[in-house]
Amino acid sequence: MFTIRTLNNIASVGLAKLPKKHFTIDDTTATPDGIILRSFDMHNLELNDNLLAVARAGAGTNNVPIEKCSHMGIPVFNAPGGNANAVKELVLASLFISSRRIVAGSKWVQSIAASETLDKEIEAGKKNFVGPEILGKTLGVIGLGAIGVLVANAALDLGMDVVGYDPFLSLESAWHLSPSVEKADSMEDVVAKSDYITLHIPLSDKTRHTYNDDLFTKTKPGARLLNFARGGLVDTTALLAALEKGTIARYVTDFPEKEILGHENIIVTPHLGASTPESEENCAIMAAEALRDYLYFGNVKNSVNFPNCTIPYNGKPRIAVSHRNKVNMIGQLAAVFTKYSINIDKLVNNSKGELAYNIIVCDSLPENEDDFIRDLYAISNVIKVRLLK
Ligand SMILES: NC(=O)c1ccc[n+]([C@@H]2O[C@H](COP(=O)([O-])OP(=O)(O)OC[C@H]3O[C@@H](n4cnc5c(N)ncnc54)[C@H](O)[C@@H]3O)[C@@H](O)[C@H]2O)c1
Ligand SMILES: O=C(O)CC[C@@H](O)C(=O)O
Repeated sequence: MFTIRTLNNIASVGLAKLPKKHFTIDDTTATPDGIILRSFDMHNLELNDNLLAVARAGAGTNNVPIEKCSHMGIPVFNAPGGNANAVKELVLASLFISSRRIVAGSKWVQSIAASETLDKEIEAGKKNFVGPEILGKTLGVIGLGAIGVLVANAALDLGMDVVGYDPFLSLESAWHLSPSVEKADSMEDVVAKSDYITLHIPLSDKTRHTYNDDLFTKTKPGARLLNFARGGLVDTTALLAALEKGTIARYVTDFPEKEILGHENIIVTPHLGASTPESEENCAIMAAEALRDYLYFGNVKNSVNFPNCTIPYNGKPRIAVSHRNKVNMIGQLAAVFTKYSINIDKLVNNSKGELAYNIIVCDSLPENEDDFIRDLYAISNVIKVRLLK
C-alpha cells in the first residue's frame, strides 16, 4: 500500500489513476510515499526519509526542491505540455487585452452612472481607450517549448510576424514550430524588433530577472510585455522604470505582486494560465500515472531530474537503483548480483546530468534480501535501492 499526500487540489480523474486497492490519498500525513502537488511551495517542507517520488501536476517545477530530491534519490515528475493549450489561449487573449484597452474601458463604463446622457458620455469618453491592432505587428517569443511553440504558431495564424528565441530548442519543438517563425540569435535581437514580447521559459537561478534594466534598454520603445511564465523572470523595479519611461506600454502578467497592483498600465490575472478543466485533468492524469508507474514498477517517464527509464512489467522481480553518474557503477552492481547468484533478465541504465538510474529485472531474488540490499547500498555513490516484487 502506498500513501500519497496531495498538497493542492488535484482533479479527481487524476487521483482515480491511483487505485484504492494499492493507494491511500491523505493530505495530512507527514510520511507519504509520494506527493502530488500543483503550485504549493515545497521549499520549506521537510522531506520524510521514506518519500519515494514527487509529481507536479503542471509544467513549472520551481516550487519543488529539485536538488534536494536528487540528493535523496527522489524523482520529480511533471506534466510536460499538459496545460500548454490553456496557457496559449490566455496568452492570445492577453495579446488583445494588452493592445485594445478592454479592461480599462470596461472599468470606466462600469464606473459611470446610468443616466439620460449615457450614450453621449460613452461616445465622448471612448477616445481614451483607443489601442492598436495586432495584425502585421511582430511578436517575440522567448522560450519555444510546449507553450511557446503553440503561441508562436497561433500568432502567425492571426497575421502577426513572429520571431522566436530558444538556445535549447528540443527536437519535439523543432518538429512542431512553423518554419515561418524567424529564429533569433539572442534575446536582445528579439526584444529590439518586437511590438509584443511573451515569455515562456522556466524560472531558475539562471533565468531569474531575465528581463532586467539591460534588456529593457534594448527593447523596442512602446512594446507590450506578456508574462505567463513566472513573476521572478522580470525585475519589478526595472519594469516599473520601463513603464514610466514608455519603453513598455503595457505589462500583462499572471503573477500578482504588491508592487504592481493598481498600476494603470499593468493588467494582472490570478495565476489562471492552467485553470481550465481540461488542463487540470490532463495534468492530474499525467502526474498520477507517472507516480503510479514509478511506485509500482520503478519506471521513469517525464521526470525533470531522473532519466527516462522503462522496462515493461513481465511478472519478474526488479531492483531499481539510483546512483551518482560515475564510472564502473554497473560493474559493481553486477558483482553483487553475481555474489547472490541472481541471474539478470533485463537491465536498463540511463543517466541525466549527475544522476544515473537502473532498472534490473531478475529471474529470482536471494533468500536473504536484506543482506543483498545492504550490499548494494554499500557501493559508493549508490543513492537509493528499491526492491519491487
Ligand atoms: N501561468 C501558468 O499557469 C503556467 C502554466 C504552465 C506553465 N507555466 C510556466 O511556463 C513555463 C514554460 O512552460 P512550457 O510548458 O512551455 O515548458 P517547456 O519546458 O516545454 O518549455 C520551456 C522552454 O524554455 C526554453 N528555455 C529555457 N531557458 C531558456 C532561456 N534562457 N532562453 C530561451 N529559452 C529558454 C527551453 O529550452 C524550453 O524549450 C513553465 O516553466 C512555467 O513556469 C505557467
Ligand atoms: O497548477 C496551476 O494552476 C498552475 C500551473 C502552472 O504554473 C505550471 O507551471 O504548470
